[in-house]
Amino acid sequence: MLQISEVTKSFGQRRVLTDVSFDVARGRLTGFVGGNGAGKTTTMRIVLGVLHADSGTVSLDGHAIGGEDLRGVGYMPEERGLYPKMTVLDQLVYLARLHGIDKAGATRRADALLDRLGLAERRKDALESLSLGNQQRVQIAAALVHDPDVLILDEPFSGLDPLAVDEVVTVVAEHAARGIPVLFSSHQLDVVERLCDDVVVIAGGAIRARGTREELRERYAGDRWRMTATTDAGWVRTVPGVRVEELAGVAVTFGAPEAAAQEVLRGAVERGGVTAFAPVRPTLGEIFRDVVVDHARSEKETAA
Ligand SMILES: Nc1ncnc2c1ncn2[C@@H]1O[C@H](COP(=O)(O)OP(=O)(O)OP(=O)(O)O)[C@@H](O)[C@H]1O
Repeated sequence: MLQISEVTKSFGQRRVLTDVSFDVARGRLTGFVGGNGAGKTTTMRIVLGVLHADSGTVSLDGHAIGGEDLRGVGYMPEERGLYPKMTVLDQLVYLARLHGIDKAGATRRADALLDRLGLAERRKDALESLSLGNQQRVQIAAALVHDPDVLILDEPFSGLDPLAVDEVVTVVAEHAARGIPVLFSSHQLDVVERLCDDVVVIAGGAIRARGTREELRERYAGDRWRMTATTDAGWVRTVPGVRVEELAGVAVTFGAPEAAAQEVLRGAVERGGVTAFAPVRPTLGEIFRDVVVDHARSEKETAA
């Protein structure tokens, strides 16, 4: 397991990370979500040893992450850094060889990845002749080509069309399934929601929420319910403690403490029946807005 513990970092007078702590478990995909400037890239660079934390630690399986571990990390940086004039294949082989893989092994791995990522026919083309989306796939192949022990991807899906996202996700998920920790940042909350096992939300340099995708959805569910009755549900408005959010004939979405929600359920059964009744579970996008908007509001209040 990769463990980030109480990491704090300032640039000059400016504190950009405060007591950042979270785990990236082996065999699982952890999505790192936050707005622009929240601190994702800085955190990733500290994990990679490119930047030093002012305090706090990063450990892998219980020991401080160091030289040999870092050589085994596959990293896709935010500012993509491949050689535009080199061919796709040569580039990947070169990177694999930097990690000590022999030429035949490097070529085999590079070819297999290009095949998986739909780039087999472009292997002899210069990187700069590829579309931006295809260049992005090559960047992902570059992070994977040495068979990494840890995978850290900064915005790997930006610029990819939905089909390409699915292809890349499949390849990344296969690497996670081999038992390596995978951390990736993304602004695409729908992708994170679909893909991640675990989610970490950062805002203003501090972790605002973390847990499995399901835990977060439970935790932020609030007291909201959705019911579809068999008769008009207008009467729900009159039940004490109930705040109707949306009413459309037999379907109603409302906020209420559990006891009042049970009262609604009983009332509907007495009036003819119910075809569906369930708590409303928020999407990751809704949770993110809650967490980040709360943070922005409290910042404003502190400043006032
Ligand atoms: N080398 C640096 N010197 C000074 N400030 C920096 C430096 N690197 C990052 N920052 C600041 O630290 C804060 C966090 O930046 P970071 O790049 O980690 O955010 P991010 O979450 O990755 O954002 P984005 O999604 O926009 O890439 C920002 O306010 C940024 O301006």
